[in-house]
Amino acid sequence: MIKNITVRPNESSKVKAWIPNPKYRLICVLALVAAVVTVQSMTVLSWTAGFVLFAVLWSGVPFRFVLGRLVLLIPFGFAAAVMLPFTTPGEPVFTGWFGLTATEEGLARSAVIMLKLVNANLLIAYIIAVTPLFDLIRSMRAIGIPAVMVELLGMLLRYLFLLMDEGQSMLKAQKSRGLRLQGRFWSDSVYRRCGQLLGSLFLRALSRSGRIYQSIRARGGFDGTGTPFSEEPEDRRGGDGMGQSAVEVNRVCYRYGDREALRDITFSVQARTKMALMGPNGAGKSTLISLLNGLEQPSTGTVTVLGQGTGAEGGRRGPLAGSRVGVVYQDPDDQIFSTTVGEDVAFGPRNQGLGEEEVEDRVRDALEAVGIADLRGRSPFELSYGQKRRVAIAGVLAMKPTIVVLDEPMAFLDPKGRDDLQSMLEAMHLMGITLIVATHDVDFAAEWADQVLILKQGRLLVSGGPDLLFDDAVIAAAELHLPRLARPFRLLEGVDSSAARPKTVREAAQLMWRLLRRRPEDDAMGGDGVPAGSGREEPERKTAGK
Ligand SMILES: Nc1ncnc2c1ncn2[C@@H]1O[C@H](COP(=O)(O)OP(=O)(O)OP(=O)(O)O)[C@@H](O)[C@H]1O
Repeated sequence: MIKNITVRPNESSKVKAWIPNPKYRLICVLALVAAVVTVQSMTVLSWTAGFVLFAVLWSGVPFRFVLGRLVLLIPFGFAAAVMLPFTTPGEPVFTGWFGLTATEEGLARSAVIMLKLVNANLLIAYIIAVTPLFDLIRSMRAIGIPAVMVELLGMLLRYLFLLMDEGQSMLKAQKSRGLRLQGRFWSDSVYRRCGQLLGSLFLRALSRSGRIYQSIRARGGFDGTGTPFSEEPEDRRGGDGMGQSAVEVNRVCYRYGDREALRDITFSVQARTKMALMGPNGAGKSTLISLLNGLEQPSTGTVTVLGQGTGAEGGRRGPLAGSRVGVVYQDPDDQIFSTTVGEDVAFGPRNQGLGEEEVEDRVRDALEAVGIADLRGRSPFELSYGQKRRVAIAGVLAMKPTIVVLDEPMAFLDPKGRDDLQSMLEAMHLMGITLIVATHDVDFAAEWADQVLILKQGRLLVSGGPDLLFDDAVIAAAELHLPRLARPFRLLEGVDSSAARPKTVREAAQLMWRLLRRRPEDDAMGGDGVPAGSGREEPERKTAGK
């Protein structure tokens, strides 16, 4: 997997904020941006840019970070200023492409626009470098910027920065597969290739920024004042007793434009259940997940979480779902957005309106629960994939959700990482959390889940206990395969292999042991629960006698 190589300032870089209060810092920066935008003198703007750059570097923001942000100017600044020299009347300076003549006044106007952009970008780079995202959003709200504008600005900023990040990783990926821009720089083939690259870069960044935006919303980032879960009445929390319904999905359909992603889905999940959500690629698992925490609303049908609908009556995100249902996304890079691990984990609890002391307790407990207390001050973007996944889980746990949904949590983890994750899931289950895990891993699902729900082409194929995963008809219809532990038993003749359904290694060993020790009189009775047949038991018993 290609690593994100973006340089981000973090706690260890000792960035100096100059103005301690984030709200006043933001006001100051916005006032400066407004001031530079009104200045028309190239000399003044040049001096300001130099001064601001000096101040930003002086405050400890790494040069590469600043440079990275400035590179973002290229497409936008170019688009804004490229034609001005040729369209502004004045003293001709030179004649360029297609016989267009650039004027002195036009060049000056272009330079002024570029300098304004440089100044504004430097100031924005500074405020982002020294202000955690949570404080930035809160400060924007505090100075009266409407929520929708805050969302737009947040989205825009994320998008711009992602362009940079995605550009770097895309270039790296393409170079590793032999990218060469052959031909003259102005040749058709190079133009076409650059156009393709830019096009896919914008689309890639757009889709990732959309996912990050969803994840900020999922942790209450744009909701204004959050409600601490602990202040909700116990009966609304709903996670404390078996038998209560945690999730009820009733005749749900969901469409992306004309494309129907979910069709007439109905199921329920009891509190404290461990549910595996399965199905082939494109079956609709991720879509269903986004309905469960209220980030999306079904086109028709209802989703009820802990007794309350996620529908419009409770606001755009649903009344409760987002705050009670924590979602751990497939790619942790879609979920992590703060400059340090500690900040990222604190993001959700702060949005719940908790005091700093409680936020601190929540962050410490969550980091300890996933075993990364020592990473607290590190930049999440410098961590390994497995560590990032733990940060993502800690960010959700810190919000004390009643239901946690994990999308493909095992993906890209090494064997130890998978074992650790399974232990974490077990610990969450013991905390009383209802767990829904979207997975393609049949072995894990058979061992771990007590409810399995299989989707196919947007429809609910089947729902029931984990024994479903040993049913040949279900396996074929769901495009799954038999759990590995059960496969050797299918090769034994004289054993009713369909009755051999070991879900854990221990169960498989016990079953094997019983078969090996089976006496002829047991065969007649079928006493071990695995009825005997003809023929091949003999060699098996011989093996047992060795
Ligand atoms: N943003 C989107 N716009 C249009 N169609 C989409 C969008 N996201 C998903 N789809 C389509 O909806 C269907 C369900 O997609 P979804 O991502 O929910 O499947 P999935 O089961 O999670 O797949 P996977 O196992 O590959 O992650 C697919 O046909 C997919 O092409």
